[in-house]
This record gives sequence, C-alpha cells and structure tokens, in this order.
Amino acid sequence: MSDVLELVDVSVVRDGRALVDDVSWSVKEGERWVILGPNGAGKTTLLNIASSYLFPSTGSARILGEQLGKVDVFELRPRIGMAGVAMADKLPKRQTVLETVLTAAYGMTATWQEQYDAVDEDRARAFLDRLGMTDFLDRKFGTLSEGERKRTLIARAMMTDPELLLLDEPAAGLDLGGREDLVRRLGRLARDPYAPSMVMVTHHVEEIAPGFTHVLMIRQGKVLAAGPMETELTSRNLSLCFGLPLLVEHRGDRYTATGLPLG
Ligand SMILES: Nc1ncnc2c1ncn2[C@@H]1O[C@H](COP(=O)(O)OP(=O)(O)OP(=O)(O)O)[C@@H](O)[C@H]1O
Repeated sequence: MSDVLELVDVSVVRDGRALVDDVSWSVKEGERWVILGPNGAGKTTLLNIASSYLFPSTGSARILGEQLGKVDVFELRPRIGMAGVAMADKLPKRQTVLETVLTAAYGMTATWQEQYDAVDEDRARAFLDRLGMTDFLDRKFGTLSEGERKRTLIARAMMTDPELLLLDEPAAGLDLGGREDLVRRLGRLARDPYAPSMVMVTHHVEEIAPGFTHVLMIRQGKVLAAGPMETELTSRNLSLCFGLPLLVEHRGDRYTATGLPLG
C-alpha cells in the first residue's frame, strides 16, 4: 500500500506558538481516518496541510506521493476533494445545487455561460442521488438547510474523482435524524472499495461511520494517539485527549462517549 499522506515532524508556528507540534502521521491508500480533538487542538490546521493550502513551518509533508513545496499545488489540488465550512463560504448562494456540484469538475466555484458535458452532468446527478439530494437539483445553494448543504458539499468534493477525500466536521449542526442519515451515507462511502482514502475531522465519536478504520487524536497540536480504531479509540486515550474522565462504548458498529462522574 502506498502513502496517501505522509507527515514527518511537521510543525506549524504562528506568533511564536506551535499550532501543530512535531506531528508525524501517515495515511495509506484505502484507509479511512477520523481526527478527534478538543476545540483549538489543531485539527483544521492538519486538514489544511493535507489539502495543500497550508505549508508546514518545519518538517516534511508528502501528499499523494508529492512533496509539498516541490510540487505545483494547482496540479495537486484537483486530486484532493475537500468538504467543509470554508468551501461553503466560497460558493455562490444563487447557484443551483446541480451547478454547485457541476462546477467542481471545471475547477471553479462559479458558473460560466459555457455548456457542460452531458457526461459531467450525469456524474453530478449520480453523486447527488447517492447523497439523497435528487429532489433539490434546481434549488439555490443559499436556500439549503445545514444538512442539505453538507450533503451537497460532499457530492461536490467527489466530482473530481479525488484520490483523497477530506471532510471537515460533516455532521456539525445537523439534527439527530440528519446526523444519522449522514453517518449512514458516509458509512456506505467508507465501505466502498472504490471510494477514495478519507480523513474526517469530527468532535463526536457518535459521528464515526462504520467503515472508518483509523483514528488520530490530537491535543494542543500534539498527537496523542494514532492507529487502528479498535486499539486506539479507548476510554483512556479519549479521556487524555479531552482532559476529563470519559467512557467510550462500542456497540454494534458505532461508538458513544459519556463523561464519568468526577468522584
Ligand atoms: N493564522 C493563525 N494565526 C494564529 N493562530 C491561529 C491561526 N490559525 C489558527 N490559529 C489557532 O491555532 C489553534 C488550532 O486551530 P485549529 O482551527 O486547527 O483547531 P481545531 O482543532 O480545528 O479547532 P475547532 O475544533 O475549534 O475547530 C487555535 O488555537 C487557533 O486559534
């Protein structure tokens, strides 16, 4: 298996403070990673490196076999799908859902007067269908609910047929039904052997879909645990990560975490 992502001794320093501190982490082809950590731990900063939008202050980062700093990022970026709030803010609100997904194939965020290939339109429809968005194709992106927007962004990130899919808090802001629906869809994607390697940032173990294989826990910029879900997603590690006693339970193919009474 080849490395999709390989960070060696990576630090990101701003105003004399390490936001990411000496992180070494590798993601192999086909793996599905979850990044867990408290607010401000450095999760989004790591994702920004993985998407080639942020360069480490020190250390080395290889993405899809290319060394950050030596590769033309404009050639690298189409190989990476990214769905997150930062992307949602860049997309025109008046564009339809179908156009929002379709424009990804042309490496831009706005539509032009040009005709799109029927093949691309079919692909956009298929991804939207897979995410349960078929009834919303002509709706303006700006009028979607949080959950509908999240599902559209994932379809959009899939459109370039990425080798690496990065999801930044895809279930944040969803109600219970919306979360469960998304977890089911992400689970289907995670178990699809043809789906890209995936890295998902989340705040809650309840949002981990079946099919995710590995977890990275980060606290104050430092890696606290990284490895297979079944060995690393433990009460001990999660308690250390969030700084309070937590009980992790594994029921069926899902996880829950609850705080223990401070005895
Ligand atoms: N450009 C910057 N300059 C200075 N500090 C920054 C900069 N960008 C981020 N930070 C700080 O770096 C730390 C890590 O931020 P990051 O967004 O990676 O955390 P996170 O784990 O994603 O947090 P959250 O769960 O709240 O989204 C935070 O303390 C943040 O305030």
